Amino acid sequence: MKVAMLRSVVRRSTISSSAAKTYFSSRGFSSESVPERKVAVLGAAGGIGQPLSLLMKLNPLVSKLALYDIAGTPGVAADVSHINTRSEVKGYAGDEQLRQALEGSDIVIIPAGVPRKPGMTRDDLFKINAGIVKSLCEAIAKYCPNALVNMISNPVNSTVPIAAEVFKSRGVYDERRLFGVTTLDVVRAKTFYAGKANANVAGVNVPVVGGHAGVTILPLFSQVSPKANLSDEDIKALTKRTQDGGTEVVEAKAGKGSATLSMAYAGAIFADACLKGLNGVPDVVECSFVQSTITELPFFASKVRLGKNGVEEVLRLGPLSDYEQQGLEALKPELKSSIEKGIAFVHSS
Ligand SMILES: NC(=O)C1=CN([C@@H]2O[C@H](COP(=O)(O)OP(=O)(O)OC[C@H]3O[C@@H](n4cnc5c(N)ncnc54)[C@H](O)[C@@H]3O)[C@@H](O)[C@H]2O)C=CC1
Ligand SMILES: O=C([O-])CC(=O)C(=O)O
Repeated sequence: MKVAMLRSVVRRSTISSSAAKTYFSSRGFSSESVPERKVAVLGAAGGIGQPLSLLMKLNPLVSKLALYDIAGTPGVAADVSHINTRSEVKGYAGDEQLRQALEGSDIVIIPAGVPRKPGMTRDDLFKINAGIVKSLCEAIAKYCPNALVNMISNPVNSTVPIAAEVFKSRGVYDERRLFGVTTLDVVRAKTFYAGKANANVAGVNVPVVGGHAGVTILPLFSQVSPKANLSDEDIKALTKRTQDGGTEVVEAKAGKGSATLSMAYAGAIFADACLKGLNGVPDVVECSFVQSTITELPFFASKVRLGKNGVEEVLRLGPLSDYEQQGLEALKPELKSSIEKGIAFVHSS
């Protein structure tokens, strides 16, 4: 579904607003009711931000695209704005323009913050990124408290709880509207599985649950479709490669950052799913790190059904293999402490 979607995004990239209307009418929207949707990208001049801005510009569900960063966004916005697709693009730079960037946003995507270098864990980014995310979420609480927030900045296992605490402290928290973006884990699990199973990757589906760091990333290959006959050893190797996917890219980039292009793709897939949910498209399901009661942990990544208010339903894990059950128990202490670290940060700063 994802590869098909990107193909269709790319195909749609050449369409004009009249073609956008055809697109909408073929999906049940009358041309009069094409929903206006504003998307803001915070960190839009960065390694993820730039290609993500491009992909959001290609999405016909977006009518306004606000590109915000501490600097550099006028150039990115001028560049992207020349693409002949539906959305109107504006760039915003610096604290004083954050309000304008956010006001009226339906979705705020946050890839702001520093990336890893070789030898670092995602948690090593906490010191810098926790403060960045906190201040951006304070602005969201003020200027667009009803927006869906797609949190990309690492460590996601802590930045999502930080956002929740900020929103609670401002009296605007709605757990249905806050998402940690874990789509890249799903993208990787599909790619790696299809490679090993010699399957057509376009048809592969596999949920990835837990969190977004090391062992907290738990792909559920026992639930993959279509099912291939892989050995236990193969499944273990695929699980490890999915868990270490981010590190594989960090090491290959050798000091020049972490995944940006595959992350932009994953972020665009997830934002598109949120837009479809907001627009009332039925049965939109993606994995995401959200407030959850499906385990004893207060936040957990699993499949969620998206709708007009954000999360409509957090889906249960379903049957797990013994190996996955062990992985689930093993990830809980680390995920719990990352969540607690995020919560404590907001109360101590
Ligand atoms: N959730 C996921 O699966 C993934 C998350 N990431 C994370 O995404 C984040 C961004 O990564 P890259 O784009 O590669 O980094 P980058 O350094 O290339 O870009 C980050 C951008 O954020 C901007 N920024 C910093 N403080 C800001 C603020 N207060 N307001 C607005 N913008 C601000 C910077 O100016 C820069 O343009 C990192 O924390 C990285 O670990 C990366 C890959 C996957
Ligand atoms: O590994 C990193 O630091 C960036 C990331 O989250 C990923 O690529 O999954």
